[in-house]
Amino acid sequence: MFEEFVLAAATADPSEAEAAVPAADALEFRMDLADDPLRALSAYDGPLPVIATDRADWEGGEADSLARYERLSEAVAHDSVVAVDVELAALQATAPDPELERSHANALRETARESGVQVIASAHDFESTPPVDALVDLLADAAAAGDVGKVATMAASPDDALAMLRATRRATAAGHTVATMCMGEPGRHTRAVAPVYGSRVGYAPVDPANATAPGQYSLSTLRRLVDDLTRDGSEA
Ligand SMILES: O=C1C[C@@](O)(C(=O)O)C[C@@H](O)[C@@H]1O
Repeated sequence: MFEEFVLAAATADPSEAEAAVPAADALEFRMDLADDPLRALSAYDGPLPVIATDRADWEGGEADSLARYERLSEAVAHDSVVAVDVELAALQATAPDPELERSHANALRETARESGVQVIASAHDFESTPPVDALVDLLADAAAAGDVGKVATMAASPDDALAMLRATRRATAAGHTVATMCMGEPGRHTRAVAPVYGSRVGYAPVDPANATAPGQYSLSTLRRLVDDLTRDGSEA
């Protein structure tokens, strides 16, 4: 699914999917923000393929880290689910409770692959943006751990945004499939520009009142910006 850019509409309520059409290519279901996520997934027969995310509390989400693995392995069995987000720190055992976390996360990756579900290995830094070489290494690690390696960092300055764009270009040129974006105001434009340099996934909330990260554009704005910036020049 990630051969081309995918715009994922983020929501805690999959029944909102109709509102994301036609701007979105996929729905990111933030299971950690939903009351009864498995029930919502069973009831879902919407028009968009689903990326299942159940973000751990130690990575900016609301899910109890170990409890979510059972939910996620049920989620990947749903026909509508085409990808699952797994934190790189869990796969690599740098998360809290490292050994348990690693065995669960690696088992989930296996289960996903057996079901033909792609894995987005993700890393978030809510404080800062590392230097470009460190970002390139992180992207390479994440891309090796999943089918897509995703890195989102907080930008405090335009230099941070440039580091992310440069790292995106370098990782893509090295053959990695990556998704990149900066959080926060100085990095906001990277959400629209990183796809020009190879980022394959962007996120925007279905409902602008329910952003899932700082600095997200509205869905229609991100769609327009990415389409305008990545359109073939011959199309005028
Ligand atoms: O990891 C990401 C990226 C994100 O944090 C963002 O910055 O847009 C939004 C999250 O919903 C998603 O899971």
